[in-house]
Amino acid sequence: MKQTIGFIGCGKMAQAMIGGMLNSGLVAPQQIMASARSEKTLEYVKGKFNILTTESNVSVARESDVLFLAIQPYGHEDVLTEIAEHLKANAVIVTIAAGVKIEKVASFFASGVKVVRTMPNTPSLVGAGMTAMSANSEVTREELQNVITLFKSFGEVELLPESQIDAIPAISGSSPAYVYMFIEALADGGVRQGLSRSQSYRLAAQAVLGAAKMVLETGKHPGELKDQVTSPGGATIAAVATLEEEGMRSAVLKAMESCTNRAKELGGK
Ligand SMILES: NC(=O)C1=CN([C@@H]2O[C@H](COP(=O)(O)OP(=O)(O)OC[C@H]3O[C@@H](n4cnc5c(N)ncnc54)[C@H](O)[C@@H]3O)[C@@H](O)[C@H]2O)C=CC1
Ligand SMILES: O=C(O)[C@@H]1CCC=N1
Repeated sequence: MKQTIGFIGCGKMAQAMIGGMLNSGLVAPQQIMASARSEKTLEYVKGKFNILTTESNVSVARESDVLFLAIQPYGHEDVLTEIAEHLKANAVIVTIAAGVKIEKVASFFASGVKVVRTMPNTPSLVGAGMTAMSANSEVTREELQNVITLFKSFGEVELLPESQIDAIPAISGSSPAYVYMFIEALADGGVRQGLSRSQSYRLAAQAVLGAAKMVLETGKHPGELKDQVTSPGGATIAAVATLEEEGMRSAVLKAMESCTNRAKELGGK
């Protein structure tokens, strides 16, 4: 793949994607160029990934065939204004920001600008990412396929109508955070019973990984898989009953609603 992949913003999510892309071998470090506001970040990513770095967003925009905007939602206006006149011909802009609409990104450019709106997640770093995406009609089939190939180098991709992208932070963009909380809570429970901290994290994380693989690979309903664990009158059903009494499912649903509302708010108008 002989193209330049640019990142404006090189924080946690950009680093996860860069790490995932490089680990897959699909792109070489010399093909990736990144800018960020802090010199410290640029030094860190240069040291870690051996990619090209610059303090100039405009240089990244001028060189990139695929240009990732990996900045906070509220940073888009400034950055888009800054780079509006400096996009490489036929570049595809990829935004990863919660709530930021394709129309908003496109409004800073002359007509014909190519925009893909995505919502990735940090497990991209270890090749287990989940990204939902939607493209505007200016992006050709080949260009979209190219963007999909980049994202598939570090995980799975789901193409969706843009109207559904606001729902994605709650289910896969932000949800790793709730799963880490769950793993932490499981590990605390293990420590409470006398297991070591490190054993507890390993046992809890492997159980979560295994349960997720069961859902994906057996194709069975999660309820059926749960039923296979709950022996009549056994220990699991005691735990399940307590989680139901404590409102686990409704807490998750409420948390997801808050997440979606906040994501919409972050995008602004
Ligand atoms: N962290 C996550 O799990 C996910 C984050 N996202 C989205 O990714 C975007 C970035 O989030 P994080 O990486 O978590 O944030 P972060 O705070 O770690 O990184 C933001 C980066 O943008 C840079 N930046 C800010 N303003 C800039 C400017 N004017 N010019 C150049 N660089 C600038 C900062 O220097 C920093 O490197 C957000 O829009 C967020 O919605 C999407 C999915 C998951
Ligand atoms: O917390 C956030 O706003 C971003 C969006 C998805 C994950 N992190």
